[in-house]
This record gives sequence, C-alpha cells and structure tokens, in this order.
Amino acid sequence: MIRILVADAMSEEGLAPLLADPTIEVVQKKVSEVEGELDQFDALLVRSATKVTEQLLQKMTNLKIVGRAGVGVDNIDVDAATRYGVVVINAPNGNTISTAEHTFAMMASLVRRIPQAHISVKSREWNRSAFVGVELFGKHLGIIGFGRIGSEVAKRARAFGMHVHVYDPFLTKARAEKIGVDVCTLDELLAQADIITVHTPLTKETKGLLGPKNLAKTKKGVYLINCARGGIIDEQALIPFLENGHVAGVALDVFEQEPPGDHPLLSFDNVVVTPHLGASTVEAQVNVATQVAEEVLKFLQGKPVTSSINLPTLSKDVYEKIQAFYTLARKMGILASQYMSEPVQEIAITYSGSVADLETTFITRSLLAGFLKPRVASTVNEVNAAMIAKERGIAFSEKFSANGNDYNNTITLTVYGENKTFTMKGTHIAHYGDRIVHFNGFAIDFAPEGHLLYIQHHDKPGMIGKVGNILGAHQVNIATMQVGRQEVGGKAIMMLSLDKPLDDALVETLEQISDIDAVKKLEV
Ligand SMILES: NC(=O)c1ccc[n+]([C@@H]2O[C@H](COP(=O)([O-])OP(=O)(O)OC[C@H]3O[C@@H](n4cnc5c(N)ncnc54)[C@H](O)[C@@H]3O)[C@@H](O)[C@H]2O)c1
Ligand SMILES: O=C(O)[C@H](O)COP(=O)(O)O
Repeated sequence: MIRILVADAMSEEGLAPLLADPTIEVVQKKVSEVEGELDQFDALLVRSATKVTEQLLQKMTNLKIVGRAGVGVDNIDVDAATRYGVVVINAPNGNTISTAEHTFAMMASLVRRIPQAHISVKSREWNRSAFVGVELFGKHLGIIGFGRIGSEVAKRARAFGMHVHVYDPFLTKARAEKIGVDVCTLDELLAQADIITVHTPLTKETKGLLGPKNLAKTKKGVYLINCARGGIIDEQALIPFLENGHVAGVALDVFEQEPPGDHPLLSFDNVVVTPHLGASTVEAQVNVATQVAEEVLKFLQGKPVTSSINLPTLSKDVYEKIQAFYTLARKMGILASQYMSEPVQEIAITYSGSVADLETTFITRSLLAGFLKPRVASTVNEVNAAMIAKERGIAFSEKFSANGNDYNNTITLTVYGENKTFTMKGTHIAHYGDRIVHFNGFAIDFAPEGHLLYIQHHDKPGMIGKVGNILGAHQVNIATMQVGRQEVGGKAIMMLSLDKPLDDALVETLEQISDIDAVKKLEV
C-alpha cells in the first residue's frame, strides 16, 4: 500500500485521483501529528506552511517525492531532497490567475483606501472626504519580475489604461515585444513608476531588492505591492519611507516571517495586508491540488513527471522514446559496477545510432544510478546520481555518434578504474530486448538479466564441459550460455545465465580450474 501524507490543507476535489485509488492511503494530518510514522510515507504533499527541512527528510526514510501544491518551493530544502534522492515537484500554473487578480485587488484597495474606508463605515462613521483616492488610469506601473504572474498583471493593467514598465533581467526581447511592454532597467523603473509590484522568486539577488538604496530612487508618493515573497521588499527599510511620506502606501500579502506577529508595519494606516491569500481561491486550490495529485500519481506509477524542480522534465512522447534505453543503461551501470569492483575515476558514455538523437540526460542518470547503487549506502536514483558521482570524484561524460556500429543503436560504456579500464557495449532491439554485444574486449551477445556468471579462460577444448560438470554437481541449472573469444586458442569468455544465484564457495571452486583466469558473479 502506497502512503501519502498531505500535511497542509488542500482541496478534496483536487486530491480526488489519489483518494479514489484503492492502492493508496492518503493521510491528511500535520507532520507533528504523525511524528511516530514519518518513515512510512512514500509521498508528502504540502503548500507553503509545512517546512520540508533536511531534518524532516532524514526522518522520512521511505519518501520518494514531495509535491508542492503551488509555485514557491522556498519552504522545501530542495538541495537536501536532491541529496536524499527525493523528487520535488510543484504546480506552477494553477494559481497564476488568482495571484494576479489578488495583486489587482490589493492595488485597487491601496489607491482607493478601501480597507480603511470599510473599517470606518463599520465603525458607524460616514467620512467621505477622508478617503479620497487616485485613479489607476494613466498611471505608470512598474512590474519587477515578468514571469507567469507578472505578465498576467500587465494584461490587466493595460485594460485599466496604465503604462506598464517591466524589469526582468531574464526576459528575452522577443517575448517582451510580443507582449508589448516597455522593458527597462531597474533604475529606470524605480524612477518612472507610480506603483511598483514585485513578482520574482525570493533569491539571493531579490532578497531586499527594494531596500533603503532602491527605495530612495523611487518617486515621492509611490505605492508598493508585494504578493510574491516576504523579504523582496525589505520590511524594516520601509518604515522611515512610510514615516516621512515618501511611500504613499504599501500592500503586503506576504511577510518575511509568517505570521508576522506584532510587526511595526501593521501600525501604519496606509499599509494594507492580507494573510498570504494570493492563491486562496476555490479555483486555484482545485487547480494546484489536481496538478500535484496527478503528477504524484504518475510518478508513483513510474511515469515521467512534467513539473519537477530537481529532475530534467520529459514529455510523454520523449519518455516513450527513451524508456527502453533508460532500462538498458541502468542494467549496464549495474553490470559495470559489479565487474569493476575497485575505485573508479571516470565513466564515459557514447550514444551511437538512433539513441544519439534522443534526450540522453535521463539515460545517463539512469546508468550512473545503476553504477552507484552497489557502492553507496544511501538512496541513489536519477535525482541525485549526477550529484553523488561528483561528490565521489567520479567524472562522467557523454559523446554522440551517428554511426550505430552495425546496430540500429548502441550505448558504449567505458569505466576507468584505478588499475584497469572496462568497456561494454549494449543495444536495444525492438521486440527482442536488451543485449550486451561487447563485454570487456570480447564480442558476445547476452541478455543483461538475472543471475549471470562471467568466466574468462583460455580457449581450449573441454572448458565448457568442466564448468558445466561442477555446476551440475551442485544442482545449478544453466539457462543460457554465450561464448566469445578474441582468437582461436587465445583468451575467451563465457557468460552463463543461471536459474539461481551462485554460492561464493562455488565461485572459488571454479577459480581453481586450470586455464580459468577470472570468475565473477553478476546480478542484474
Ligand atoms: N501570494 C501568493 O499566494 C503567491 C501565489 C503564487 C505565487 N507566488 C509567488 O509569486 C512569485 C512569482 O511567481 P510566478 O509563478 O510568476 O513565477 P515565474 O517563475 O513565472 O516568474 C518569476 C520571474 O521573476 C524573474 N526574476 C528572477 N530573478 C529576478 C531578479 N533578480 N530581478 C527581476 N526579475 C527576476 C524571472 O525571470 C521570472 O520571469 C513567486 O515568488 C511565487 O512564489 C505567490
Ligand atoms: O507559492 C505559491 O504558490 C503561493 O505562495 C501560495 O502558497 P499557499 O499554497 O501556501 O497558499
């Protein structure tokens, strides 16, 4: 039974695909309520409230995926999740419109002083002259961060007859022209805007972006809005600008600390606040919960996910094309790791023929994961394989060749160890399966599956019989046997597929046979 912990409040309608699956148990509780059983969950679904820290990940030893029903993953230690091999996904589009609309609601509230007027009327006052606002029409709106939400805000601002100025260092000219906005520098935006709204993620670069220096560059009487992340506008820095009237008003949906407690900003009449409500609409919550539930379900069924933060994302179409090579590469990694039972410095992979045209990042990661699995104690998978290889000082490289070396496709793997170099070549043949067609310098043809026994020997009559007799005497049945040699009477190999794993004692017996140079058990 798959167990999923839903640790923050989420739409039941959105979770329906998980709730309806009889193979899945969904537990809707806070982390603190299931402390004793944290090691039993396969997936964790959160919004922004639950902090997915390294300590929590350490306790959730069976965790495979964290799903964030929303955009921002700043409450998740993604680096730690990557190290532990846990996939992190989010739902990037589901709450875009709601947050853009909330930004507009905040903007209107700010310039028309709606919250203040509301409180006044509720207090049985009727003071019309105290709440004179300003129009949005004709005003200059500065948008910092022009991604999904920023661009939806721009569309709405144009409908209100505003002039839109955008600062986003990662925005391409072509996209800006297509949307028809004035792209400017940060200084230009600060100097021109009557209202500034921020829509960036919280990063090292954006933390305190609107701090004392940049606030001083804004127009006197500017309005500021933050519906993105607390800290992009420096809360402490705002105070003197509000006190001296340089900033006419601020609307905050997000705070550096949530909840903000008894924050000095809350005492200002012209500071309008909401408790992180940007995504809090029925529609957005159904959208994000549905997106994340569907993605988690796909992932748990072994299908590709499309919105991963720490995995390369694959379309269904690409996934179907690479799936066979992904499996072949995994098996090749496992075989090579067992054969090269020594420290390894470098892994070189060459994709030849049809596989060279595919998206190989996943295939390479699969091979690395197969190689590293027997060597590391922790979970290793496509998420963390490249990182673990680097940590262990194992370099890896990919090369591509149009020529499939007599096959439609081949993956050639060369492993450079401290004392020896090992090469293997595999191919995937449609309707036939995976084959290893070159192993350790010998042309051969075997399926990389099950209990394999590799024997290197001298090419002499009677060798196969000797091996067969010993195995037979110990009730070990040989399912298949492939042989390869470099030249008549020279070095040769046998690759046997057995019906059961071999005892180490029997391996030692086989090693004693004269003219046998090496015996290796290989398990795939
Ligand atoms: N209040 C809420 O409830 C709520 C809801 C959804 C999203 N959010 C937050 O809103 C923000 C925007 O979300 P989105 O979905 O539009 O993200 P997005 O990734 O689509 O857009 C972010 C934009 O910021 C730009 N950017 C990055 N660094 C920048 C910098 N230093 N200066 C200027 N621009 C920079 C990027 O190029 C990108 O275009 C995020 O912080 C997200 O967490 C808040
Ligand atoms: O990043 C987001 O998606 C928003 O901040 C929404 O957060 P929430 O899911 O906690 O409302």
